[in-house]
Amino acid sequence: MSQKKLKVGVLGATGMVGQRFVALLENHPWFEVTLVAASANSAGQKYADAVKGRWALKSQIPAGTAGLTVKNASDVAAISDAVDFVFCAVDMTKEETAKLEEDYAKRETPVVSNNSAHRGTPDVPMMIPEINPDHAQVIEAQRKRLGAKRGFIAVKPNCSLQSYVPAIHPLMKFGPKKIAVCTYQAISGAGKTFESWPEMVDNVIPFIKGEEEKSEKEPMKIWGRLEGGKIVAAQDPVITAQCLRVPVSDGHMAAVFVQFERKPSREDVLELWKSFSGKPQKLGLPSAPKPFLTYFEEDSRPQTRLDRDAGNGQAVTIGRLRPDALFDYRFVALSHNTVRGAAGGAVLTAELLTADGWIQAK
Ligand SMILES: N[C@@H](CC=O)C(=O)O
Repeated sequence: MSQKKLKVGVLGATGMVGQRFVALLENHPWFEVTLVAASANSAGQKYADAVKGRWALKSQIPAGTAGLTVKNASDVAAISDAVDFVFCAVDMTKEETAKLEEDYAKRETPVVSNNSAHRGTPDVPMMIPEINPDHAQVIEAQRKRLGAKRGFIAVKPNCSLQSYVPAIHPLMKFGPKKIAVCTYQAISGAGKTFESWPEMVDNVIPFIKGEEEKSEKEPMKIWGRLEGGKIVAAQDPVITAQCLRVPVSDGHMAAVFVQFERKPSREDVLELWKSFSGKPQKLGLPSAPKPFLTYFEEDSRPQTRLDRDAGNGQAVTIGRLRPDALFDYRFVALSHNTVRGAAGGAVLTAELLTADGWIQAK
């Protein structure tokens, strides 16, 4: 792509995921953050002032964004007129978020969302670009329903599943039937740091509201099929999940147990992981990690601190593949929850939607 950069608005720009969007989009070759928006409380302030004392990333606030005046994310018309599309990471109720995103889409502004409000909407694609790029086709039906020509909503799935779903996907031809997964989730997934959540130092909390349901249900839509203007969820495999909050800043680890209809050999599994690449890699999208999946032979890898930034935080690392007494295999997988699992996954999705012509300059 050599044309002018698309103008991007970040809704919910002051929160943890919003900050990640702002950081990841600094110097992006196709997209430029020209507008930041948040709640009425932050509106009117310079972005650098609005995030003062709560900028959670190690990198500096990008100079091009620091001086922007924060808009009110609810000013749909004014924001829509100013940008080509928006990323959405607002902190509102599910109902408010669902309405806000539809308002933008109806105002002809594409929305690529980190929020869960529309993940269950059958004509909204929920995308991991390497796995279900074809689900973007459902946007045509969504546009008809919303009466939009240019606007639409696309979402990315929950961060908790973005390690094990990519690891299992290349093995689909062996018919995975049962999956048990335990996730060990970083505190940034709750929008927190150790400063803002001291209770998490030297502690594990065995409950994350709504997380187990999302971890079990959302993969079925990702593996679903397009039929009659809807994504129809897959029936197999059955997934059971336990999700724990652990004292880690970034990076969600998953311990996975899987049983197949036809058990692949260890060599088959390793070869399929090694050779797997998706449309983002084939198209050479700017944020596509190469490789997407990396397997470590060392018993002590992947480790959160060492491996979460693989592929600039967009890759998934896997290790400890071994036979299991109850299932066929067990292994561990790791992904960066605020990069691949949140803002980075949404940026890659927007790149794919742009490459395929769904998002265009006005
Ligand atoms: N709900 C997750 C965030 C992922 O989207 C978490 O709490 O870690």
